[in-house]
Amino acid sequence: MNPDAVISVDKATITRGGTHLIRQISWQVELDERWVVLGPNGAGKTSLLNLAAARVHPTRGTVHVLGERLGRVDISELRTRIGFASAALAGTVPADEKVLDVVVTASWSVVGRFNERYDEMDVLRAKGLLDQFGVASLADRTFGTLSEGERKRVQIARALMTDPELLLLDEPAAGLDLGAREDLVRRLADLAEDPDSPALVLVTHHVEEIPPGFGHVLLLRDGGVVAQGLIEETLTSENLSKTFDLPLTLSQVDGRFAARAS
Ligand SMILES: Nc1ncnc2c1ncn2[C@@H]1O[C@H](COP(=O)(O)OP(=O)(O)OP(=O)(O)O)[C@@H](O)[C@H]1O
Repeated sequence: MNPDAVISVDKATITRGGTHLIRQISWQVELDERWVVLGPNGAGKTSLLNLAAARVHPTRGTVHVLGERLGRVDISELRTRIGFASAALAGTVPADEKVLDVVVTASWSVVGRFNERYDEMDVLRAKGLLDQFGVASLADRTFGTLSEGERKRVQIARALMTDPELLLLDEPAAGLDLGAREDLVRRLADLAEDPDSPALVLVTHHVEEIPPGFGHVLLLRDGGVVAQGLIEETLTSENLSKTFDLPLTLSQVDGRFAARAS
């Protein structure tokens, strides 16, 4: 394993109350890589992402994130280098928080604006990120009034605010209607294609949500790895069938995937 990789997980197991959330996982993410973590409900995807986000420690095994070994580093400092967007985090945003503030407060690693004073540069950056995700016109609305799709985009803008070296997205398209999903997939594809983007890891249940430009996949089932590697070699009908424990046929058109029962 290369501890200087963006994420380096070596035989990591997380155990809670006698249950293995993930077991013996080894996984490495390099600087210029875009990964999809795919698996059914309860496979351990969020648990693995929480390790990569330095939010939990492994029960066994070792984890390095951005060259720092979990357990031997100031976690709060490390977290400022990681962008993380998840439904659980969105739930901590006060409903009356102004959208622009939801994004700009990321530079202070806080949610909820109190008396912080923001640099004009931070405000401009936040506005630019809202624009990149097509929600600049919502900057003065309160977070609680946004639709699910709008919230997802604002969360990603927030996660990018600190110019992170690693961006983790936990089910960014969950709960979106078809139009909102397609819009988000296109924006994430643009992000994936930008060489200045951080290393990206996206968790999903659905192959339809994989944006073009994501080159690697980790397939998880029951807390263990079914297969991992380059998406064109690893994301096959056979591996997908093993992952979801039913016969599936995978198809690919113009860089997008679809799956159905065989
Ligand atoms: N604190 C805990 N104690 C016991 N079991 C837990 C705990 N947290 C999670 N689990 C279990 O560990 C397994 C993996 O959970 P995890 O949330 O990582 O899966 P997931 O792949 O993200 O699932 P989903 O797609 O449903 O979000 C699940 O079976 C879950 O019930």
